[in-house]
Amino acid sequence: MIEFKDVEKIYPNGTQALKDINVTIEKGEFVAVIGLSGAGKSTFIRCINRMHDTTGGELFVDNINVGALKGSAIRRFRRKVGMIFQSFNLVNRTTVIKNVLVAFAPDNPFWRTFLGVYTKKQKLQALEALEQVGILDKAYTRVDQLSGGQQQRVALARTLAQKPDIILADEPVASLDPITSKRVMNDFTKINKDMNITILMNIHHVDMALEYADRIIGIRAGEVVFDGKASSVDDVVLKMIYEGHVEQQPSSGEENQVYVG
Ligand SMILES: Nc1ncnc2c1ncn2[C@@H]1O[C@H](COP(=O)(O)OP(=O)(O)OP(=O)(O)O)[C@@H](O)[C@H]1O
Repeated sequence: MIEFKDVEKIYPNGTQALKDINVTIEKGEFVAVIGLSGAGKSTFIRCINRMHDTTGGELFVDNINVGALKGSAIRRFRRKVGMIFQSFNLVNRTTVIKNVLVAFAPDNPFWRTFLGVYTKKQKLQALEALEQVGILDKAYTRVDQLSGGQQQRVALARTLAQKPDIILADEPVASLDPITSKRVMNDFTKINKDMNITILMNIHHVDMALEYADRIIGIRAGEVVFDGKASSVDDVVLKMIYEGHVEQQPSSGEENQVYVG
């Protein structure tokens, strides 16, 4: 479970990126975070694995106070929380399997990682992760010979190999064409449903967010202005998230909380 309690983030230059965030995300949810560029979506996601430090409030992941973690405890914690980026973050000039094996580097002595020596168990786990995203046949292909969608699957496999409880995805389909984007979104859905891994995804494509996620969090100027089921998002809600005003109260269900800033 992820719990934001009055979380605030002010960058060193004085920009307030998050204000009074109070959100709880249960294990196994698929949540899409939407909002205008600069609204605070990336900051929201990146506070969860301490890529950014919060400057106020408290953030808990499975009852671990994320802000209190130090040194090796942060590294251990990050094993539970996988991260997927728009740019895939792969080493292009080497094979798919070597990119996935990088997931085990924190567990190995330095010399093993340096020489690229992994255990048989780790190799089998890496191959299993590739199978889970349907690209086992590409295991020994160089990454720069793959399409963008296949590269994002390699990144997903690398994250799966570390057996995370949560996957944070920051604009994972932003650089992919519509068909490939749908394939990658289907991979996320499969991982979420079959493996009960919580997915928290920052995404600009509203239509895809509504199609694939169960829950939508709308952020505007650093504040959560909508938090509810994807099925309850209508034009009024979208106007509130993207334009900041409401023409009429949405006909909401009990679980559809709407805050107007
Ligand atoms: N490292 C930083 N230092 C200072 N300000 C920052 C930093 N990173 C982000 N910001 C600012 O914080 C605010 C929120 O940025 P953030 O990247 O979280 O927004 P976003 O909704 O993810 O935007 P986008 O959709 O364009 O990626 C913006 O005003 C941004 O300029």
